[in-house]
Amino acid sequence: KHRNAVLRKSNIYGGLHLPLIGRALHLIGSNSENSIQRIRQVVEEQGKTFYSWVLHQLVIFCADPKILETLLSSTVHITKNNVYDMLSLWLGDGLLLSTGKKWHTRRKIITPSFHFKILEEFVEIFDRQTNIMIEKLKKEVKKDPQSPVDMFPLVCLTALDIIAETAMGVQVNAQLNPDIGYVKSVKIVTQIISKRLRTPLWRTDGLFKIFAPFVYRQMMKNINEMQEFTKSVIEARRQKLEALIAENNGMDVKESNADNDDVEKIGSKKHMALLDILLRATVEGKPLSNEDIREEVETFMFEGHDTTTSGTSFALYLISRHPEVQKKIVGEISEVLGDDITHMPTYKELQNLRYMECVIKESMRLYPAVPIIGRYFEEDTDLNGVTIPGNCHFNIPLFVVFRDPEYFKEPNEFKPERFYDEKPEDIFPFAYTPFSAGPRNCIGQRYAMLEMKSVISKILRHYELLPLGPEVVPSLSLILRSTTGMQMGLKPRNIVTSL
Ligand code: HEM
Repeated sequence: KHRNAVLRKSNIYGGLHLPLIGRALHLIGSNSENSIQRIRQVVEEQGKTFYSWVLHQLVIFCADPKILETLLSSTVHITKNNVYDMLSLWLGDGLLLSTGKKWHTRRKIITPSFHFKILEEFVEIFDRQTNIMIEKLKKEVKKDPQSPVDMFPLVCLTALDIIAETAMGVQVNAQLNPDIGYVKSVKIVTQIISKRLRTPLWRTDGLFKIFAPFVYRQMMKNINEMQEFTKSVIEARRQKLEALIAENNGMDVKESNADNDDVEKIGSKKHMALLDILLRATVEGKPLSNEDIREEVETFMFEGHDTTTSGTSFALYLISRHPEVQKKIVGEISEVLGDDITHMPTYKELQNLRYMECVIKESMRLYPAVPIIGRYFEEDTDLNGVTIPGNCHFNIPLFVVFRDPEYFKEPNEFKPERFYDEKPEDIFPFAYTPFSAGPRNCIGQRYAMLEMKSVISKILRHYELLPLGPEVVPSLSLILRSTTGMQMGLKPRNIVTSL
């Protein structure tokens, strides 16, 4: 009653609701493809903020950048809503899901892992792993140069190899052995989570166990397998670190180093950045336990590969459909990286691919890798003059916000130039937040941009992308995908090498 009164007072509308069950029936027939269209349509009909009762749960959708400015800038409203609960069996209470003091402490510990000195080191890993993809592509294209290739699975395995090596320091060889245990488990679990999001009866762990006992057992088996693997990597690295400290007469390597730049030292420790930082961290004088570290490492494994896969493959798809954009990027690549294809780009050079950055930004505007973010409000809360009732699950459909005609001219057109400095189009910062914004923004955003630039530039140096195969059909999940894959043709370029 109270929540309905607040909604009325705030002029938030919800359309037709049935007694007791609310809009639960609307979920029938809604799937990951039509949900995008349905939510866009409701925004057109009822305004940028609307509510939905699903049984006893109040869900608000808000696509108003002015309200988002207040919410995302806040250091208080950082608790996630129940959609994220589906990840907790895998990710525990890691950085993505935690809240309050635990989140603050962990965020402080993990932030140095993304220092530019460390990112500089990762460039070699991005390049080496993408070379493996290029070798695989050569075989694929040779079979039939006219047939389209679905780039999604290839990019996904590359991204998985990259995140495993940069976060844990291990080579899981996903691209060469996609069927080995850990790699297969990551794939199965991400697919099941994606399906849970689309299946209302699988939402809570309790319902999931009852209505899909077999899938639940399959998920738990694969989560256990991943956890065993991650635990063994952490344990092995802890032992190595302890041995190293013992060798140094009880002093950590970073302490024994004359120069006091921790980051420099960690950065030079052979790509072990995240795990090393976590192993060395102490909270109130105590080191983090293996379980504390595990949940953070798993969080990176999830957030750090599915997202960049989506970002990279939608960008490749759009480039394949816009030859004039492709021509411009290839020109920039040649100017910044040179024409010798064996030259490995440096961190600085990747940063200087400015037009490519605009292409990636524009591609994430049309197809945001993280399409929805959510918060939970325990109490009535004022956001930019609108009161949101307490006990409410709040959702921000970024895929609606980023195409708002009030903020973007020709919102459905692919126009990378709108982000180009020389032709600035005044973009309100909270109308475009693919990495979220404020204190709870994406900690890996610079890493992500660097990786996407590295992978895309390498593919474009070897291949011209052609508009072949079906168009994308975006499907809504925790991470945006396409039900038709990311299809395109690949025509080998005339390559210059110094070898
Ligand atoms: C295209 C690539 C990426 C996109 C679009 C993206 C987007 C986002 C967004 C929107 C959030 C906020 C989520 C929320 O509020 O619920 C987020 C959080 C996060 N991202 Fe990313 N992300 C990307 C890549 C990465 C990578 C590569 C990593 C790690 C290497 C990463 C690690 C994280 C973590 C740990 C959080 C939680 C941060 C916190 O709550 O303090 N992300 N990301």
